[in-house]
Amino acid sequence: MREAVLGPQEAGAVDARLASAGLLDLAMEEAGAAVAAACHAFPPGPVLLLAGSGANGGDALVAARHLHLRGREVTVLAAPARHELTRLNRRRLRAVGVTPQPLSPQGMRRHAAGAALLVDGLLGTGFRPPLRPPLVALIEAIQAAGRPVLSIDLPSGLDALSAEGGLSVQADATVTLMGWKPALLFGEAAARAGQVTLTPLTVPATWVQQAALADRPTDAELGTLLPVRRPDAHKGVAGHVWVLGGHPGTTGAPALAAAGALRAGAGLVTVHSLADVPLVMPELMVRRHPDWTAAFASLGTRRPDAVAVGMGLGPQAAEVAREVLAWQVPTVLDADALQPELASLGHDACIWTPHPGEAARLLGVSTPDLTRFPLDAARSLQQRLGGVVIFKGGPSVIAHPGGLSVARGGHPGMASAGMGDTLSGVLAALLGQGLLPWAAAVAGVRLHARAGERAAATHGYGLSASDVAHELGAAWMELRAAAG
Ligand SMILES: NC(=O)C1=CN([C@@H]2O[C@H](COP(=O)(O)OP(=O)(O)OC[C@H]3O[C@@H](n4cnc5c(N)ncnc54)[C@H](O)[C@@H]3O)[C@@H](O)[C@H]2O)[C@@H](O)CC1
Repeated sequence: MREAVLGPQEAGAVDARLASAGLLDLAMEEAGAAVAAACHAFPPGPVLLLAGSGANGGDALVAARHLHLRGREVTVLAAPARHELTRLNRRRLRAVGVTPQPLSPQGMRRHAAGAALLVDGLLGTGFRPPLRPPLVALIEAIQAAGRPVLSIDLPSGLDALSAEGGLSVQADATVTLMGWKPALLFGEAAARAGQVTLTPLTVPATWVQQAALADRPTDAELGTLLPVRRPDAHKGVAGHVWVLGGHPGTTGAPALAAAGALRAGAGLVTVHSLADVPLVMPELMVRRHPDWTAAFASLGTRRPDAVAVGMGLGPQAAEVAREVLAWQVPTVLDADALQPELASLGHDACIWTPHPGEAARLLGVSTPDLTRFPLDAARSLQQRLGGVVIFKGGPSVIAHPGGLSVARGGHPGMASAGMGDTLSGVLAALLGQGLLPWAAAVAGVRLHARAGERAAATHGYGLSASDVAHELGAAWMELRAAAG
């Protein structure tokens, strides 16, 4: 199943004709049933459900009915219902013998004491910050109660689009509906959601398409993008990658990129540098040049299948990258090559790989402005730079002419020096093997992340970029296997 990252799809804004045909009612029923099922993963005991006035509250009312009908003790505190279906589900709840009580912080505190679990159905995707005072008091009361919390769709108080936490419910688990929300994936906001499970819902595909901001490809989808070689393949068909980088003092960076490229299947890898780059693998070819003018003169009109430029390149990075961009070959730009003056010189076969600090430099804005809304940041970068942009983070966002993709996986241990260099090598290797830039970017980021997960199983937070490079081959085979 294709997973989407959704914007604020308000329950009231979906296709009115289909909604009036009862499909929204069915969707709310499905949502509430999934929430009730998720309650059973918590220890037994009374459940206190908090229902807001919108459809998020409606989901909570449905969950309460399902729990009650299965014999679970429930108490429901509900705001006056503004949504038609929420009103309907209030009547259905009463019909089975549960009468919601008024929603207030005092009531919350009184009932929370005896509850084994709180279900947070106060605010979903219809929330628009800032929080109004009654909700502030309720969220503070939920936090103070110190009981396990299950949130519906996303923790109340989170802006679905933003990575910011702010004043919001800290959930132990969240059942999200139809698709992921950016808040569940990025930054402090994601840390508020606890364990997230996605309940897809049987809704018209148009509802998802209309709200989709990005996709979140699975390993099965990504594995199909990786090339399969014929049995008679030779190194010439696997691509020749050039790595242009390194400067006295920063020679490890191009070496790591080169190792990443070899381990991601490049047929030949040559490092061009002004410094003595360590021969981390004997399969590498390393050419040291006296200066870049001499380097380009000696290369003449020879061109590789793909280039990675910028890793540890130092003060002349912009000049070198400008020359490389003029070659019009598939190119990965990283680190020192991510200069604002190059922004207009890119072409369709470029992959730009900024982390937030580099992205802020490229766009001339502050880093927090970008990390608060990572999808917007990636889109702005792609509009500015063209080609494909990987806005690196946990998770990375890939912006390409066809849209946005949010990457999966990785490990916090990957927050260490040299990881980006290895990734650049992986990307160049995939470009050199003939993948289109968007495919190289989405598959390469996942390959790198999966290799990181594998390396973390042994090294934990002590994992190094070299460890990741070593796991690339095994990660590749896993992704191919996932594709079937
Ligand atoms: N789109 C769909 O197809 C489905 C949506 N569903 C649910 O519908 C939810 C969205 O429902 P709604 O659009 O009704 O919105 P919500 O239920 O998320 O929130 C709407 C309520 O929040 C209040 N509110 C908004 N901003 C506020 C602020 N700053 N301070 C205090 N209160 C504020 C509004 O007054 C309104 O009463 C989703 O999160 C999901 O839980 C599900 O029922 C399943 C199907």
